[in-house]
Amino acid sequence: MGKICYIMGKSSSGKDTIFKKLEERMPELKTVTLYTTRPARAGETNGIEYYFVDEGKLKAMEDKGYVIEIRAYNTKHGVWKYFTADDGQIDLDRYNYIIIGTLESYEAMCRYFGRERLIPVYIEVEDGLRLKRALQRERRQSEPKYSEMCRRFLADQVDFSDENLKKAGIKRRFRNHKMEECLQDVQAYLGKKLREN
Ligand SMILES: Nc1ncnc2c1ncn2[C@@H]1O[C@H](COP(=O)(O)OP(=O)(O)OP(=O)(O)O)[C@@H](O)[C@H]1O
Repeated sequence: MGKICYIMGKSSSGKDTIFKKLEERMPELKTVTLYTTRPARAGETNGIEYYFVDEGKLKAMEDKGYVIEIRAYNTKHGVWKYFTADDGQIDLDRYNYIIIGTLESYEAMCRYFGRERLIPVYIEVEDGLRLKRALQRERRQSEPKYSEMCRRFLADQVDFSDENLKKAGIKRRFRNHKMEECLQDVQAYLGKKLREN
């Protein structure tokens, strides 16, 4: 049976960067395209960044029991939902996967597929350094959104509290102070866990 390597971490912990490098270094891991009800931005293609659907299509998928996990965000443009669906993309009889998500979505995946099918990878950076990286990243944007950056920083302190990590059974943490060291640790860990099959 295949497994799902699930990458998590607070905002600006480097999970996107690590996810992309792991995709390159471990091409045997398949990825999964999420669904969203937010409109596609210029340059985005249906089925590449996301599957773009409306509320009606989401409701139909929910009614059929296809929605594995869903998160809703209140934005200036209304409520946008992001979800993972059991639409045939995930075939654990044949493949291993790599997915990036939140702690809540990780737990929903555990409930749906069974905890033994998930390999959690929690990426961590000391808060001061993480805030510095978040600020540097935001400064490079054409329209920096500093208040949104601060909101996410504070929200993540709660979402990924020690208590919540413990409840989710996450013991192992990967420190991303030096990218290459972190990547090698994660890759070695995943290799070992995937061989345990
Ligand atoms: N080890 C590292 N050393 C220096 N900079 C890093 C390191 N890891 C990540 N960064 C930088 O930190 C910033 C945040 O990284 P990234 O966007 O991958 O984080 P994230 O966890 O996906 O954040 P978010 O959830 O907010 O999108 C980026 O500008 C990235 O280039």
